[in-house]
Amino acid sequence: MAVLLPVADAQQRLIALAPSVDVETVPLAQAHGRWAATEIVALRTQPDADLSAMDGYAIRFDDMPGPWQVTGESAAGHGFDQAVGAGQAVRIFTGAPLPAGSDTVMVQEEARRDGAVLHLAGEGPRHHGRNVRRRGLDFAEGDMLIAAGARLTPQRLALAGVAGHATLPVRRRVRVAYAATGDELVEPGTPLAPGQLPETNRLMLAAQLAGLPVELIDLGILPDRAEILEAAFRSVDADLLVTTGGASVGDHDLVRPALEAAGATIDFWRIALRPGKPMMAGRLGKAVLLGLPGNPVSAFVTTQLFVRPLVAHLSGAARPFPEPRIVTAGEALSANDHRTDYLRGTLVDGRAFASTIQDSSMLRTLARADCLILRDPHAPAVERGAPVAILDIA
Ligand SMILES: Nc1nc2c(c(=O)[nH]1)N[C@H]1C(S)=C(S)[C@@H](COP(=O)(O)OP(=O)(O)OC[C@H]3O[C@@H](n4cnc5c(N)ncnc54)[C@H](O)[C@@H]3O)O[C@H]1N2
Ligand code: MOO
Repeated sequence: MAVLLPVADAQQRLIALAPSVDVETVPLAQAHGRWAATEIVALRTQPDADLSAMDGYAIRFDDMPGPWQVTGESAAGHGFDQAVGAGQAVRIFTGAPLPAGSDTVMVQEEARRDGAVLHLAGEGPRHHGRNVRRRGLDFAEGDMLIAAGARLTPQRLALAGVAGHATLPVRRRVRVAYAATGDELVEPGTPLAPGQLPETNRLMLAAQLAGLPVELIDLGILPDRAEILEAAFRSVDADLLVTTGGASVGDHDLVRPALEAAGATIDFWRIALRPGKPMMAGRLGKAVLLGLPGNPVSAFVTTQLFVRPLVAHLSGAARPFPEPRIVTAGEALSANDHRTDYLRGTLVDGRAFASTIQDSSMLRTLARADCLILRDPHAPAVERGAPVAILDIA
């Protein structure tokens, strides 16, 4: 038997096949879900002045416990341009700049107002600077805020915006062409002749890539005909070509020879992985190609482990691979063989249970699963209650 490539080696070889795609600059809202192409540095200081954190009165702490004479008002966007002198206070609101001379904010719940005179009506601020957000509390101009290769989450977009950016440099969308192969396959809902089967890998793949910065090019269902496959592969204009089916060693498994006839070079084929062993990877012109196995569960798992990370890598992600987390085995698991196993499992109160039948054709089992339980090559048996690594898929 040919030596199977370990999963981690396959992942590293895959991302070595191509660098990230070109950089473009897009408005903040369009950068969501993409990865920062460069470090994002603050263009301004936030806050750019000492601001009140509460609604109340700006005072000089040394004037405690009052009383004070209220001389004006400072609101967000409308500061007060006179200094606060001894015994004076300024009505102030959350987010408003502290008037010159003041250093502390007394919350209004602890104050009593009698016309222009203000009295302490509680404990009052406990220390100098209480309820004041100092200039630069969040960040200072020039600070590095978002690392290159970090995902642009909603919160990072907001940070970039408050830091003065209206646009961000990101990688352009990755063009992913994809096809299913197999004579037995027809679109879901089509009346089935004997031997036919609804094709479900394309819609599952497209849904697994939703949320990633991709442009999808659907090449449809291709028959098990060498010349048709070759012609379809020759005309691919994409960053990534994903096929499913025909990846194994049967007489009708024509994907590899058709890819090669179309000019592809295969970098690796067959991984020490279950499900997903017959996956192949290489290059076809300027595209990276990934030939996934046809079994739906194998196609799903290899998309999680390879296709999505490759898209993330091409999009500039610094950490493109899914990171397992540790939970408790809800039941004993037997020792593993030489292939990394991704068992379809369910999580109940933080405990993982593997489905009884782990057949890579079974979509009902996959659909019930909310995690993949990771079993390393030659991992020893695991007792109930022992730690196990999982990947979330829900
Ligand atoms: N002698 C060997 N046979 C097989 C091996 C092996 O090493 N030696 N590997 C097995 C493994 S593991 C897998 S996984 C499968 C993968 O084979 P293929 O990639 O060639 O897949 P197909 O034969 O085309 O299809 C397998 C199965 O899945 C159904 N299928 C295919 N595409 C779709 C689709 N788009 N939607 C729904 N269902 C699909 C297809 O009808 C088959 O039932 O090979 C083993 N064999
Ligand atoms: O490795 Mo295959 O993907 O088990 O069915």
